[in-house]
Amino acid sequence: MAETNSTNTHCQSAQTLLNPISWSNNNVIIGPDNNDDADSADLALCVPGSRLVRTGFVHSTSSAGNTMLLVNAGGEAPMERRDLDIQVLNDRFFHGGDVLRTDENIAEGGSMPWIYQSARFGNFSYRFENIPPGEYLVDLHFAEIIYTNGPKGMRLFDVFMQEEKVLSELDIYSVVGANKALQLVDARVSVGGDGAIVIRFEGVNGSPIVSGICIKQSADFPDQVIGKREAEFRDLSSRYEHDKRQWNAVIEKLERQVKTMKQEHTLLSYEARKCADSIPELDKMVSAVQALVAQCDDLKLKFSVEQAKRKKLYNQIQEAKGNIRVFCRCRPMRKDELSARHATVVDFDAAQDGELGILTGGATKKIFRFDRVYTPKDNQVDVFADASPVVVSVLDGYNVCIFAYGQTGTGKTFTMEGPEQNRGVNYRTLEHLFKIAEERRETFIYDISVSVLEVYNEQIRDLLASSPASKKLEIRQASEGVHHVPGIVEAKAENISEVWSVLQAGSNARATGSNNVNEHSSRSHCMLCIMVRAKNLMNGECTKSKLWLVDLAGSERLAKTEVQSDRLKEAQNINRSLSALGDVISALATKNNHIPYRNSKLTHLLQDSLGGDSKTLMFVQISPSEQDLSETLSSLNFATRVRGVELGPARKQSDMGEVQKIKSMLDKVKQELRSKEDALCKLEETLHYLESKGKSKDQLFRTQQEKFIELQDQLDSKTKLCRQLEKQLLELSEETKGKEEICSSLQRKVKELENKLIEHGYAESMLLQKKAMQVEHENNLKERAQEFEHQSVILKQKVKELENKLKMKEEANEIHFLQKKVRELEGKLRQQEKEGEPLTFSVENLGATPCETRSWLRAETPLSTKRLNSSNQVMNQESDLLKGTDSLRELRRRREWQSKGIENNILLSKTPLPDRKILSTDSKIVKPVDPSRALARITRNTKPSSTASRVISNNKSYRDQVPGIKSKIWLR
Ligand SMILES: Nc1ncnc2c1ncn2[C@@H]1O[C@H](COP(=O)(O)OP(=O)(O)OP(=O)(O)O)[C@@H](O)[C@H]1O
Repeated sequence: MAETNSTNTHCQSAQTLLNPISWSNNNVIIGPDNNDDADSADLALCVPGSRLVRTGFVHSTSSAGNTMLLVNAGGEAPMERRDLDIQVLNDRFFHGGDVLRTDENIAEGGSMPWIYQSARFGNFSYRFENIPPGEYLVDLHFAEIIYTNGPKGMRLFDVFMQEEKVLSELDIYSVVGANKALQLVDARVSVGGDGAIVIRFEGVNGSPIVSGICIKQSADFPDQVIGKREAEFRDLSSRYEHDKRQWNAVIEKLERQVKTMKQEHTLLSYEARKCADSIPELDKMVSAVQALVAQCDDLKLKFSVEQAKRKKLYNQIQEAKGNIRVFCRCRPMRKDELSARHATVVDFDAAQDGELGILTGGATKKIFRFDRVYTPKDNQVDVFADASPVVVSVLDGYNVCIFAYGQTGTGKTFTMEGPEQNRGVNYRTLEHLFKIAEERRETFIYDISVSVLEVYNEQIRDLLASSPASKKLEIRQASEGVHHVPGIVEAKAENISEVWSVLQAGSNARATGSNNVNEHSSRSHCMLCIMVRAKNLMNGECTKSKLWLVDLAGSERLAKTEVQSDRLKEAQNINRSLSALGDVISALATKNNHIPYRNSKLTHLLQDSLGGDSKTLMFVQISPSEQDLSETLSSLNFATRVRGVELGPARKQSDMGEVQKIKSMLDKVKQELRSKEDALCKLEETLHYLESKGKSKDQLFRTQQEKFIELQDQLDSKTKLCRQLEKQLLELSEETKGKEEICSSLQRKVKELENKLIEHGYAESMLLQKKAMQVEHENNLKERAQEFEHQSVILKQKVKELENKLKMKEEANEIHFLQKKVRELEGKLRQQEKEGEPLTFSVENLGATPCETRSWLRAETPLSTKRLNSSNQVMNQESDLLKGTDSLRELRRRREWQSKGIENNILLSKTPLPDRKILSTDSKIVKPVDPSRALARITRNTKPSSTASRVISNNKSYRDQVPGIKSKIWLR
């Protein structure tokens, strides 16, 4: 059997496809999907030399020595035949004829639905060839049996193996129950020389689907084969396990990776969400940043406050320690001293505590106490570490003086300047100052300049001057407590390299002044002055302070050196200046009112930095050699005196110039402020005035506006009224026209009446003439007739006159008068409408007859009536103007009255005679009257007179209205 390959390389199934199958081993196992539901079936074929194949071809495993054949049980069997190597996966498959379970394969996604797709009807068979002769056991597994044709318990089909019936008349329900796979297990088959197993199905009804056929050797395997196969199996199993472990490890790793990736993914999505969420919060962030900035500013402020506190505390500590601090430094023994075996007199046992013991002889030891004691082993860094806080004070605005005092050759220059490879206090100080200045860059602005001086034989020499000074440099007092040397070079330095070049220049200048540099340096005081101008950006405070770094000349006694001439002078000067320094220290120690600073150039120069408001640090340099004991003691005593000086608290050196400048600026600003305040007051006053003015204007404007609105309302109402009046005027003019027409018709009637009157007058006169002629013969009648005629003529004339008058009056006055009255009435109407008085109107005044007027009024609107009433009233009031009309009416009334009188007379005359008799009888004075006489009497009584004529005239008019009466008169 060929070696098996990896169990997981399923996909290489189609490599070896042989037909017919060449069997290299005795066993053939066709493994069904043996799960209980029988709804999926896998046929597995394991052929030696092939790999495990799946997906419709070979789908399961076999143990070593077995061959598995995949058969398409439901379709044209065998569908495909392959010669494949057997893969041994699990010995479980071959124990006791177990059928191959392919659950694992299914679990890997290898279900085999295609078998179900074909159904076989009728007989079908499988033939397995090339099987070695022997006894075999065959299992049949039916994935699905559709027994449509058979009732329960009916024979479905017969199964023949090697032409021997092994299954017949199977009652499926009794065997497997519903929905369970049907299995035929361990059917024994013998394979003969033909090397074939034939399995045949007969009498098939429905669609039985064989999902698995398992052919395996019967249990009687030879031991050696079993052993060999066991070994192979174990080997395979172990490799499988190994592979499995490997793969498991890989899977685990991958799972971990997947897990990590998932976590990362989760994290990323969370971050993405967070980012998305945080976008709207940008404003908040901005405000938070702003708050942080504000907080930062606040912290800065606090920091500066804290810094100030720190400085204050440090200064307090310094003050507690004393503002003059003394450090003692002892140089190592020189080579010559060592070679000469000079003993050391200095004891450093308590050096840590600032104590120094000097062995003055024998067991005697004098103890000196200082702020710090440096042994020869202490280096420059140690020394500067203690000096640096004092140095920094200059940046805080304090004057500082650091000087090295001691015998020649004790290391003053070494401490202050130091060799190039081991710099001393001077260089380190400047380096430190620039470092601190840089650190404080945001809160302070520093301006640092350097001067280098030498005091030699009580003369000041500027070591930075390019040419020797023409005149002596003197010390001047610039302002209170501030001394300076006019004309001295102050080299500005921005960084340490610049300072170093300045120091080098000074050193060179010092060297050129002397033949022996070392000797010269021992005989002069070298003074380095660092001037610092500082401006605090937080509070605007300005300071101007200075730091003196002094390398004093040697302090050995004259006697010892036994010097003469120039050296003597030098030594005297040195001693004088050092003793002046001692005097100053003593004066300071004893708190003398007068401090003799001016006794030497050295103390004079150091005046503002030595004692008083300043901080002082003294290095007392000593030699350890017994040879220099006395000098050492002298120096230490001096140093002790210096240390005993109690100075008051140091004071910040405000930059007075700057202060002055600020003061003047402040004054100016104050003045400006005052003037601005005045101007502001004035402006405020103006503003108030303007405001009040504005308010009153506003008020006025509001009032005007209200008035305007009121007037506008009035105008609107007036306009409305005007329109109404115009309309009324039109109506009135129309009414006037009507009136004119009425008037003209009336005139016409009057004319007609006059004509009639004339006609009647004429007829009357004719009748009278006739009568006169008739009674001519009568005596008095004739005369009267003439008279009557005359009277009638007069009457006619009068009538005419009256007519004319009437005409004229009515034409000229009445109409025009009416028009005029209309206009007046309109005016009155307006007035009265305003006053709210009702108007009355007299119809009579309009000259119309009452009847006409009534009918006309009935046709009018109430308003017209009102107007007419009003006009009437007005016209009544204007009665004087109507005189003409009144006289006419008076005339008419008289006529009526006369006509009534005449009528009464006529009535009287018409009374019958008997009646008259009765009357006479009744009265007893009445006599019988002759009618003719009576008539005569009547006629006599009716004398022609103006009254009579008026009566006739009136009678006429009356008769016009009452014709009956007329006939009475003229018929008589
Ligand atoms: N602490 C020290 N460690 C090593 N060597 C030192 C120390 N102090 C001084 N020396 C050495 O001692 C010698 C004399 O030192 P230095 O010239 O500084 O003394 P000085 O007091 O300045 O003398 P002078 O008063 O003459 O100027 C130098 O060679 C110097 O290197």
